[in-house]
Amino acid sequence: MLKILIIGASGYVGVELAIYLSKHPKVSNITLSVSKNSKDAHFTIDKIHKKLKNIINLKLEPLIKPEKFAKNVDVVFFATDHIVSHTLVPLFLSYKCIVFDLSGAFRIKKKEIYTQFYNFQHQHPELLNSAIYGLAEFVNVNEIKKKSLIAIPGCYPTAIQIGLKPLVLSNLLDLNYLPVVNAISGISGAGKNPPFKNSSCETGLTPYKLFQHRHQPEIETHLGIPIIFNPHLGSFCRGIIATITCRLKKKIQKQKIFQTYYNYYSNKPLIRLYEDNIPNLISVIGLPFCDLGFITKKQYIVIVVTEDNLLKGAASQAIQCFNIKFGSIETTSLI
Ligand SMILES: NC(=O)C1=CN([C@@H]2O[C@H](COP(=O)(O)OP(=O)(O)OC[C@H]3O[C@@H](n4cnc5c(N)ncnc54)[C@H](OP(=O)(O)O)[C@@H]3O)[C@@H](O)[C@H]2O)C=CC1
Ligand SMILES: CC(=O)N[C@@H](CCC(=O)OP(=O)(O)O)C(=O)O
Repeated sequence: MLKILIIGASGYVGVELAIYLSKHPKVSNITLSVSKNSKDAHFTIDKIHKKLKNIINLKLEPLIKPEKFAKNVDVVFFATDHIVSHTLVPLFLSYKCIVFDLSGAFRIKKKEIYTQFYNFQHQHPELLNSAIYGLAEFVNVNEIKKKSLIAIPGCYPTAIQIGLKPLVLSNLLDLNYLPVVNAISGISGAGKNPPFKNSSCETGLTPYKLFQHRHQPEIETHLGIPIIFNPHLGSFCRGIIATITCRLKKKIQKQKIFQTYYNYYSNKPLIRLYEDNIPNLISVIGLPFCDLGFITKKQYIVIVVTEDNLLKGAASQAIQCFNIKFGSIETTSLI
């Protein structure tokens, strides 16, 4: 049985982790923490998030001396800003904790990317090297079992890679034409305190960070090909829908595409593949799935992928990786 610490438990992602872990059969104890000066410290989590009423009433503890927490837990989930992870992950690893980091702090091996896209100098290249990237459907099961630091992919990179990876690995795309990804995220993607311009009144539907989004290098690194990534913010709370347009190699038929996806995903319980249809966003909200459909015309394919950014885009994927690492059935506590 495992003792768990969630750092950032009062945030959008932290709450979802707490819900899943509170019903997990391998978990004996959960500690929830927030920053040392948090206004939410010492309150029970159900006072902050009313949906947890009569479900979880654990206290939110201020992370004053992280070493004290580290001594008493086996597994830590970081659901905080990447700067917090960058500072504290090494300490928890030094206490032999297994760390699942949901921030972007350890997802890419090249430290220069952090200077360019995250605006800070990465100080732990050895951890960038030793971390494993937890895109659950593609992670090497034997490798993840050996690793102490699991970097959970970003929300957009999860949806986009689920849509593209089988086609890239099977060499079905004509890469003289870069895949163009238009993706729309709900506002919860920006955390519980979004800047004013991202509030639902101000947003409507707007593209942002074109050619500059930090998920661009993450996607290209792990997918292995360049893409055009156009992120948009929509004035709804949860969910990501990615519409991906690509050119196929000559003579690739629709049936071949379906068979390719089927080969990769038919034994992956959290990917729901549509045969003659495309998914919609509402059907995945509150659920741990990533839904995938496509349509072809001549040499073009349009792929549509949907997920809940807080679940398959964050918390449920972290639990999926936790299940794989600790030898549970992949969907334990998720469905
Ligand atoms: N939202 C999303 O869709 C996704 C988010 N992620 C990543 O997951 C992480 C969490 O995101 P999200 O839940 O949206 O963020 P939120 O802003 O909603 O929550 C952040 C949490 O961290 C706490 N916190 C802040 N500073 C510290 C600190 N120094 N020590 C301990 N706790 C701290 C906050 O509480 P307090 O400030 O009161 O201390 C809060 O509980 C981020 O790295 C994000 O990039 C990844 C994929 C998707
Ligand atoms: C809508 C919105 O603002 N989304 C965030 C991405 C979500 C996220 O948390 O990304 P990381 O896990 O990589 O930090 C953004 O575009 O920056």
